[in-house]
Amino acid sequence: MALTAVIRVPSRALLRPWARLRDAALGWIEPAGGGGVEVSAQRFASQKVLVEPDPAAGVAVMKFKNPPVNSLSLELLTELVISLEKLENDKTVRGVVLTSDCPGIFSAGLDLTEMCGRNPAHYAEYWKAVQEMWLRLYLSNLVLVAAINGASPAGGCLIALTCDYRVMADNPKYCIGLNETLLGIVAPFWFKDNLVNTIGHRASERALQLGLLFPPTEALQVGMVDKVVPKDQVQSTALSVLAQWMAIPDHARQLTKNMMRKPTADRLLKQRDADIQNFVSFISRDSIQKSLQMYLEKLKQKKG
Ligand SMILES: CCCC/C=C/CC(=O)SCCNC(=O)CCNC(=O)[C@H](O)C(C)(C)COP(=O)(O)OP(=O)(O)OC[C@H]1O[C@@H](n2cnc3c(N)ncnc32)[C@H](O)[C@@H]1OP(=O)(O)O
Repeated sequence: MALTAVIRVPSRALLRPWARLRDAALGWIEPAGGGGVEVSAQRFASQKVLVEPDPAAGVAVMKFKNPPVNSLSLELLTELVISLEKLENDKTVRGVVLTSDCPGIFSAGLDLTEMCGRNPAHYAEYWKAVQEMWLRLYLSNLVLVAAINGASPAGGCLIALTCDYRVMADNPKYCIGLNETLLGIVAPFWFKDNLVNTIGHRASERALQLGLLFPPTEALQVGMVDKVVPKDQVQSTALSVLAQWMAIPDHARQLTKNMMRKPTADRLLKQRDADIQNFVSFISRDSIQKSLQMYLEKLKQKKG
Protein backbone atom coordinates (compact mmCIF):
# COMPACT_ATOMS: atom_id res chain seq x y z
CA MET A 1 0.00 0.00 0.00
CA ALA A 2 1.53 3.33 -0.97
CA LEU A 3 0.73 6.61 0.68
CA THR A 4 2.51 9.83 -0.11
CA ALA A 5 2.74 12.65 2.39
CA VAL A 6 5.04 15.64 2.62
CA ILE A 7 6.52 16.10 6.04
CA ARG A 8 8.87 18.87 7.18
CA VAL A 9 11.89 17.50 8.99
CA PRO A 10 14.52 19.82 10.51
CA SER A 11 17.84 18.48 9.26
CA ARG A 12 19.43 18.66 12.74
CA ALA A 13 16.87 16.08 13.87
CA LEU A 14 18.32 13.72 11.30
CA LEU A 15 21.56 13.67 13.25
CA ARG A 16 19.93 12.18 16.33
CA PRO A 17 19.89 8.36 16.56
CA TRP A 18 16.15 8.38 17.30
CA ALA A 19 15.46 10.48 14.22
CA ARG A 20 17.81 8.44 12.04
CA LEU A 21 16.06 5.24 13.07
CA ARG A 22 12.66 6.79 12.43
CA ASP A 23 13.69 8.04 9.01
CA ALA A 24 15.17 4.70 8.03
CA ALA A 25 12.03 2.95 9.25
CA LEU A 26 9.79 5.12 7.15
CA GLY A 27 12.00 5.32 4.09
CA TRP A 28 12.42 9.10 4.22
CA ILE A 29 15.22 10.42 2.06
CA GLU A 30 17.12 13.62 2.67
CA PRO A 31 18.10 15.32 -0.60
CA ALA A 32 21.83 16.02 -1.01
CA GLY A 33 23.04 19.10 0.88
CA GLY A 34 19.64 19.57 2.53
CA GLY A 35 19.08 22.09 5.30
CA GLY A 36 15.50 22.13 6.65
CA VAL A 37 13.97 19.89 4.00
CA GLU A 38 10.75 18.48 2.72
CA VAL A 39 10.79 14.73 2.31
CA SER A 40 8.30 12.23 1.07
CA ALA A 41 7.05 9.29 3.13
CA GLN A 42 6.03 6.75 0.54
CA ARG A 43 5.62 3.64 2.60
CA PHE A 44 2.96 3.33 5.21
CA ALA A 45 3.59 -0.34 5.81
CA SER A 46 6.94 -0.15 7.60
CA GLN A 47 8.86 -3.21 8.67
CA LYS A 48 7.77 -3.75 12.25
CA VAL A 49 4.36 -2.11 12.30
CA LEU A 50 1.78 -2.82 9.63
CA VAL A 51 -1.02 -0.31 9.23
CA GLU A 52 -4.17 -1.27 7.36
CA PRO A 53 -6.37 1.80 6.96
CA ASP A 54 -10.10 1.61 6.15
CA PRO A 55 -10.96 5.22 5.29
CA ALA A 56 -14.61 4.41 4.55
CA ALA A 57 -15.06 3.19 8.13
CA GLY A 58 -12.74 5.87 9.56
CA VAL A 59 -10.55 3.25 11.22
CA ALA A 60 -7.21 1.50 10.87
CA VAL A 61 -5.77 -1.75 12.16
CA MET A 62 -2.20 -1.52 13.44
CA LYS A 63 -0.36 -4.84 13.65
CA PHE A 64 2.94 -5.39 15.45
CA LYS A 65 5.26 -7.54 13.39
CA ASN A 66 8.51 -8.23 15.18
CA PRO A 67 8.85 -12.02 15.18
CA PRO A 68 9.19 -14.25 17.04
CA VAL A 69 7.55 -12.54 20.06
CA ASN A 70 6.95 -8.86 19.21
CA SER A 71 9.47 -7.72 21.80
CA LEU A 72 9.43 -3.95 21.99
CA SER A 73 12.78 -3.14 20.42
CA LEU A 74 13.85 0.46 19.89
CA GLU A 75 13.01 0.02 16.23
CA LEU A 76 9.48 -1.25 16.90
CA LEU A 77 8.82 1.50 19.46
CA THR A 78 9.97 4.13 17.00
CA GLU A 79 7.80 2.80 14.20
CA LEU A 80 4.83 2.48 16.50
CA VAL A 81 5.03 6.14 17.57
CA ILE A 82 5.50 7.39 14.01
CA SER A 83 2.66 5.24 12.69
CA LEU A 84 0.37 6.53 15.42
CA GLU A 85 1.35 10.12 14.69
CA LYS A 86 0.55 9.61 11.01
CA LEU A 87 -2.85 8.18 11.84
CA GLU A 88 -3.56 11.07 14.21
CA ASN A 89 -2.74 13.51 11.42
CA ASP A 90 -5.00 11.67 8.99
CA LYS A 91 -8.43 13.30 9.17
CA THR A 92 -10.08 10.18 7.74
CA VAL A 93 -9.08 8.09 10.77
CA ARG A 94 -10.85 8.31 14.16
CA GLY A 95 -10.13 4.93 15.68
CA VAL A 96 -7.43 2.26 15.67
CA VAL A 97 -7.30 -1.41 16.61
CA LEU A 98 -3.92 -2.46 18.00
CA THR A 99 -3.10 -6.12 17.47
CA SER A 100 -0.34 -8.56 16.58
CA ASP A 101 0.82 -10.17 13.38
CA CYS A 102 2.76 -12.84 15.36
CA PRO A 103 0.73 -15.99 16.04
CA GLY A 104 -0.01 -16.54 19.72
CA ILE A 105 1.83 -13.46 20.98
CA PHE A 106 0.45 -9.95 21.39
CA SER A 107 3.79 -8.69 22.68
CA ALA A 108 6.48 -10.15 24.97
CA GLY A 109 7.03 -6.68 26.40
CA LEU A 110 10.19 -4.64 26.50
CA ASP A 111 13.05 -6.14 24.58
CA LEU A 112 15.36 -7.63 27.19
CA THR A 113 18.31 -7.39 24.82
CA GLU A 114 17.89 -3.59 24.81
CA MET A 115 18.27 -3.65 28.61
CA CYS A 116 21.16 -6.11 28.94
CA GLY A 117 24.88 -5.60 28.35
CA ARG A 118 24.50 -2.15 26.76
CA ASN A 119 25.94 1.21 27.79
CA PRO A 120 24.17 3.95 29.82
CA ALA A 121 23.60 6.12 26.73
CA HIS A 122 21.74 3.24 25.08
CA TYR A 123 19.64 2.60 28.19
CA ALA A 124 18.72 6.30 28.29
CA GLU A 125 17.76 6.36 24.62
CA TYR A 126 15.73 3.18 24.98
CA TRP A 127 13.88 4.37 28.06
CA LYS A 128 13.03 7.68 26.41
CA ALA A 129 11.46 5.69 23.56
CA VAL A 130 9.46 3.59 26.03
CA GLN A 131 8.20 6.75 27.75
CA GLU A 132 7.34 8.30 24.40
CA MET A 133 5.37 5.25 23.31
CA TRP A 134 3.36 5.24 26.53
CA LEU A 135 2.65 9.00 26.52
CA ARG A 136 1.55 8.99 22.85
CA LEU A 137 -0.72 5.99 23.25
CA TYR A 138 -2.13 6.99 26.63
CA LEU A 139 -2.98 10.52 25.52
CA SER A 140 -4.02 9.74 21.96
CA ASN A 141 -7.13 11.54 20.73
CA LEU A 142 -8.01 8.49 18.65
CA VAL A 143 -10.18 5.71 20.04
CA LEU A 144 -7.76 2.85 20.67
CA VAL A 145 -8.95 -0.73 21.10
CA ALA A 146 -6.53 -3.56 21.88
CA ALA A 147 -7.25 -6.86 20.14
CA ILE A 148 -5.11 -9.11 22.35
CA ASN A 149 -4.59 -12.19 20.23
CA GLY A 150 -1.83 -13.77 22.30
CA ALA A 151 0.40 -13.59 25.36
CA SER A 152 0.79 -10.09 26.71
CA PRO A 153 3.26 -9.84 29.59
CA ALA A 154 4.77 -6.63 31.04
CA GLY A 155 5.29 -4.02 28.32
CA GLY A 156 2.77 -5.90 26.15
CA CYS A 157 0.22 -5.53 28.91
CA LEU A 158 1.17 -1.85 29.23
CA ILE A 159 0.32 -1.23 25.57
CA ALA A 160 -3.07 -2.88 26.09
CA LEU A 161 -3.63 -0.79 29.23
CA THR A 162 -3.15 2.45 27.29
CA CYS A 163 -6.11 1.57 25.08
CA ASP A 164 -9.70 2.65 25.72
CA TYR A 165 -10.96 -0.95 25.56
CA ARG A 166 -9.41 -4.41 25.55
CA VAL A 167 -10.70 -7.53 23.78
CA MET A 168 -8.78 -10.75 24.50
CA ALA A 169 -8.74 -14.19 22.87
CA ASP A 170 -10.12 -16.93 25.13
CA ASN A 171 -7.10 -19.27 24.93
CA PRO A 172 -6.08 -20.09 28.56
CA LYS A 173 -2.45 -20.28 27.44
CA TYR A 174 -2.47 -16.54 26.72
CA CYS A 175 -1.68 -14.52 29.82
CA ILE A 176 -1.61 -10.81 30.53
CA GLY A 177 -0.16 -8.82 33.41
CA LEU A 178 2.69 -6.74 34.75
CA ASN A 179 5.10 -9.53 35.78
CA GLU A 180 8.18 -7.34 36.35
CA THR A 181 8.84 -8.62 39.89
CA LEU A 182 9.30 -12.14 38.49
CA LEU A 183 12.30 -10.77 36.60
CA GLY A 184 13.66 -9.10 39.76
CA ILE A 185 12.78 -5.65 38.42
CA VAL A 186 10.20 -3.09 39.45
CA ALA A 187 7.42 -1.67 37.30
CA PRO A 188 7.91 2.12 37.08
CA PHE A 189 5.34 4.38 38.78
CA TRP A 190 3.60 5.21 35.50
CA PHE A 191 3.08 1.52 34.64
CA LYS A 192 1.60 1.21 38.14
CA ASP A 193 -0.57 4.33 37.72
CA ASN A 194 -1.97 3.02 34.43
CA LEU A 195 -2.80 -0.32 36.08
CA VAL A 196 -4.39 1.32 39.15
CA ASN A 197 -6.54 3.49 36.86
CA THR A 198 -7.72 0.30 35.14
CA ILE A 199 -8.24 -2.30 37.91
CA GLY A 200 -8.10 -0.29 41.15
CA HIS A 201 -5.58 0.00 43.97
CA ARG A 202 -5.99 -3.26 45.89
CA ALA A 203 -6.05 -5.49 42.82
CA SER A 204 -2.98 -3.64 41.45
CA GLU A 205 -1.07 -4.00 44.70
CA ARG A 206 -1.56 -7.76 44.63
CA ALA A 207 -0.95 -8.13 40.89
CA LEU A 208 2.21 -6.00 40.93
CA GLN A 209 3.84 -7.50 44.02
CA LEU A 210 3.20 -11.06 42.89
CA GLY A 211 3.93 -10.31 39.22
CA LEU A 212 0.65 -11.98 38.31
CA LEU A 213 0.01 -13.10 34.75
CA PHE A 214 -3.73 -13.60 34.32
CA PRO A 215 -5.31 -16.04 31.88
CA PRO A 216 -8.20 -14.45 29.93
CA THR A 217 -11.09 -15.35 32.25
CA GLU A 218 -9.21 -14.08 35.32
CA ALA A 219 -8.12 -10.97 33.45
CA LEU A 220 -11.78 -10.32 32.70
CA GLN A 221 -12.77 -10.84 36.35
CA VAL A 222 -10.15 -8.43 37.64
CA GLY A 223 -11.00 -5.84 34.95
CA MET A 224 -7.69 -6.00 33.11
CA VAL A 225 -9.59 -6.77 29.90
CA ASP A 226 -13.16 -5.83 28.99
CA LYS A 227 -14.24 -8.74 26.81
CA VAL A 228 -13.05 -12.30 26.11
CA VAL A 229 -14.02 -13.90 22.80
CA PRO A 230 -12.90 -16.83 20.63
CA LYS A 231 -9.61 -16.15 18.91
CA ASP A 232 -11.09 -15.82 15.44
CA GLN A 233 -13.47 -13.10 16.67
CA VAL A 234 -10.95 -10.87 18.44
CA GLN A 235 -10.35 -8.43 15.60
CA SER A 236 -13.98 -8.26 14.43
CA THR A 237 -15.16 -7.69 18.02
CA ALA A 238 -12.55 -4.95 18.46
CA LEU A 239 -13.80 -3.27 15.27
CA SER A 240 -17.43 -3.44 16.52
CA VAL A 241 -16.40 -1.88 19.83
CA LEU A 242 -14.53 0.81 17.93
CA ALA A 243 -17.70 1.65 16.00
CA GLN A 244 -19.64 2.01 19.28
CA TRP A 245 -17.06 4.40 20.74
CA MET A 246 -16.91 6.34 17.46
CA ALA A 247 -20.66 6.99 17.68
CA ILE A 248 -19.85 9.55 20.40
CA PRO A 249 -18.96 13.03 19.09
CA ASP A 250 -15.15 13.24 18.96
CA HIS A 251 -14.74 16.57 20.76
CA ALA A 252 -16.79 15.46 23.80
CA ARG A 253 -15.12 12.05 23.99
CA GLN A 254 -11.63 13.47 23.50
CA LEU A 255 -12.04 16.18 26.17
CA THR A 256 -13.39 13.56 28.57
CA LYS A 257 -10.52 11.19 27.83
CA ASN A 258 -8.04 13.98 28.39
CA MET A 259 -9.72 15.01 31.65
CA MET A 260 -9.47 11.42 32.91
CA ARG A 261 -5.90 10.76 31.79
CA LYS A 262 -3.92 14.01 31.81
CA PRO A 263 -3.15 14.06 35.55
CA THR A 264 -1.60 10.57 35.25
CA ALA A 265 0.43 11.49 32.17
CA ASP A 266 1.51 14.79 33.78
CA ARG A 267 3.15 12.89 36.64
CA LEU A 268 5.60 11.42 34.15
CA LEU A 269 5.85 14.55 31.98
CA LYS A 270 6.97 16.56 35.03
CA GLN A 271 9.86 14.19 35.74
CA ARG A 272 10.82 12.54 32.47
CA ASP A 273 14.54 13.18 32.83
CA ALA A 274 14.63 12.01 36.44
CA ASP A 275 12.71 8.89 35.42
CA ILE A 276 15.32 8.20 32.71
CA GLN A 277 18.15 8.67 35.22
CA ASN A 278 16.42 6.31 37.66
CA PHE A 279 16.02 3.69 34.98
CA VAL A 280 19.64 3.97 33.81
CA SER A 281 21.09 3.66 37.30
CA PHE A 282 18.72 0.81 38.23
CA ILE A 283 19.24 -1.21 35.07
CA SER A 284 23.03 -0.68 35.14
CA ARG A 285 23.39 -2.34 38.54
CA ASP A 286 25.34 -5.60 38.40
CA SER A 287 22.65 -7.43 40.37
CA ILE A 288 19.90 -6.32 37.95
CA GLN A 289 21.99 -7.18 34.91
CA LYS A 290 22.59 -10.65 36.38
CA SER A 291 18.85 -11.15 37.04
CA LEU A 292 17.93 -10.15 33.50
CA GLN A 293 20.63 -12.32 31.96
CA MET A 294 19.49 -15.32 34.02
CA TYR A 295 15.89 -14.69 32.96
CA LEU A 296 16.91 -14.55 29.29
CA GLU A 297 18.93 -17.75 29.72
CA LYS A 298 15.90 -19.45 31.27
CA LEU A 299 13.76 -18.42 28.30
CA LYS A 300 16.32 -19.87 25.90
CA GLN A 301 16.79 -23.12 27.90
CA LYS A 302 13.01 -23.66 27.98
CA LYS A 303 13.32 -24.78 24.35
CA GLY A 304 16.12 -27.31 24.78
C1 LIG B 1 13.00 -0.28 36.02
C2 LIG B 1 12.90 -1.42 35.09
C3 LIG B 1 11.52 -1.58 34.55
C4 LIG B 1 11.57 -2.25 33.26
C5 LIG B 1 10.26 -2.70 32.78
C6 LIG B 1 10.18 -3.77 32.01
C7 LIG B 1 8.93 -4.26 31.46
C8 LIG B 1 9.10 -5.40 30.50
O1 LIG B 1 8.37 -5.47 29.56
S1 LIG B 1 10.36 -6.53 30.78
C9 LIG B 1 10.03 -7.85 29.66
C10 LIG B 1 9.11 -8.83 30.32
N1 LIG B 1 8.72 -9.88 29.40
C11 LIG B 1 8.57 -11.13 29.77
O2 LIG B 1 8.74 -11.51 30.90
C12 LIG B 1 8.17 -12.09 28.68
C13 LIG B 1 9.25 -13.06 28.42
N2 LIG B 1 8.87 -13.97 27.36
C14 LIG B 1 8.01 -15.01 27.53
O3 LIG B 1 7.47 -15.22 28.58
C15 LIG B 1 7.79 -15.89 26.35
O4 LIG B 1 8.81 -15.64 25.42
C16 LIG B 1 6.43 -15.66 25.66
C17 LIG B 1 5.30 -16.19 26.56
C18 LIG B 1 6.19 -14.20 25.34
C19 LIG B 1 6.41 -16.47 24.34
O5 LIG B 1 6.75 -17.81 24.61
P1 LIG B 1 7.21 -18.76 23.40
O6 LIG B 1 7.39 -20.13 24.00
O7 LIG B 1 6.29 -18.63 22.27
O8 LIG B 1 8.59 -18.14 22.90
P2 LIG B 1 10.04 -18.29 23.60
O9 LIG B 1 10.67 -19.56 23.14
O10 LIG B 1 9.93 -18.09 25.07
O11 LIG B 1 10.81 -17.02 23.01
C20 LIG B 1 11.25 -17.00 21.65
C21 LIG B 1 12.51 -16.17 21.57
O12 LIG B 1 12.19 -14.81 21.98
C22 LIG B 1 13.05 -14.44 23.05
N3 LIG B 1 12.32 -13.50 23.92
C23 LIG B 1 11.17 -13.75 24.57
N4 LIG B 1 10.76 -12.67 25.25
C24 LIG B 1 11.68 -11.70 25.02
C25 LIG B 1 11.82 -10.35 25.42
N5 LIG B 1 10.91 -9.74 26.22
N6 LIG B 1 12.88 -9.66 24.98
C26 LIG B 1 13.79 -10.22 24.17
N7 LIG B 1 13.72 -11.51 23.75
C27 LIG B 1 12.67 -12.23 24.17
C28 LIG B 1 13.40 -15.74 23.72
O13 LIG B 1 14.57 -15.60 24.49
C29 LIG B 1 13.57 -16.64 22.54
O14 LIG B 1 14.84 -16.32 21.97
P3 LIG B 1 15.72 -17.44 21.20
O15 LIG B 1 14.89 -17.85 20.00
O16 LIG B 1 16.99 -16.75 20.84
O17 LIG B 1 15.93 -18.56 22.18
